[in-house]
Amino acid sequence: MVVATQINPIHVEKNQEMTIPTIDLTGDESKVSKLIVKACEEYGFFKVINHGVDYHIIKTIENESFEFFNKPLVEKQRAELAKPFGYGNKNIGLSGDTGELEYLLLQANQDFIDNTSMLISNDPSSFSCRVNSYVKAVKGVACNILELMAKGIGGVPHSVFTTLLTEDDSDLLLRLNHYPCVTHPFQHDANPIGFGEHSDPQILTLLASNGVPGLQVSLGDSRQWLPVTPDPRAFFVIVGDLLKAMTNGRFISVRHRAMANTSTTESRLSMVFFGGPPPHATITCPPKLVKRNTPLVYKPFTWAEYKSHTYAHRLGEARLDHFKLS
Ligand SMILES: O=C(O)CCC(=O)C(=O)O
Ligand SMILES: [Fe+2]
Repeated sequence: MVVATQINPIHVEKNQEMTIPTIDLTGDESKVSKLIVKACEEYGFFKVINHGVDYHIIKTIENESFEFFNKPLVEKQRAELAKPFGYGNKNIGLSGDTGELEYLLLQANQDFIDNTSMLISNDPSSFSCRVNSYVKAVKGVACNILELMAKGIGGVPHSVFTTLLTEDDSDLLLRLNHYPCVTHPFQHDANPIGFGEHSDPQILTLLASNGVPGLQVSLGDSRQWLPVTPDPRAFFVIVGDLLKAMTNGRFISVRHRAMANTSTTESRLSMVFFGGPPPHATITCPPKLVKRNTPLVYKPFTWAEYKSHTYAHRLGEARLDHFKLS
């Protein structure tokens, strides 16, 4: 069943009330597949409910994250690893972007989590067990969505996107973002930024957050920023640049940002799973999806090439444009 799925046309008038598509994953499979494709084409962003991940698993990671971020700074800095991984504070990425947040960026594979958990937690075996269960669960949802997407598009194997996330060397990441309350220094700044405007470079992102608002998505031709109402039990799904390239530009890799947390009482936490392919996977649009009247938009590239390109550029740049065929 699909709940409150009021998907508007792409064109967004100023001040028009907009609704983020909400898709119930327990609904009729062929309808759900079509709605997912429609949401990806029109918004590149939607919310999934009844996704099968127990709220207890999400809440457990939230608690583990707060336990880490509540530690004194010197202890958190012990988890600074070779860039870009580990603990970071205000500096995002490698190109000078900054924001009002701190974060932990982890490779979402068991070895990495097991090996770094002693730098993060006072109870490393419980931390790695909990993070590994979360990653397994959220990866399952991502693969389910990618398979439904392929079914909804039609004409391609159902596994065309999913297999990219299920290889031994698939590049999966978990980013825990903590936005502390920062009301004081921003009395004169109406729009303090937590995490600046960007599109995610990978295939698909699944974002969970606690109940504190902050995420905004840029929708429609007018590029109006729409605040996303938090829903701690749901996942927000974000189409990444690679999926845009693999669908020949048919799907939108939505630009989004997080505002600094101006709540006076509660910290904001987001737990973000990024599904990326193996480094040497070639990213190109399957020939069946290249229509005669829409020639190939992007030249083929590997994920390793795209990743080093994104690291070398600012967050807000339209990084995929570099791979456009002219
Ligand atoms: O924290 C958020 O809501 C957004 C974070 C984000 O976009 C990211 O980590 O890529
Ligand atoms: Fe993002």
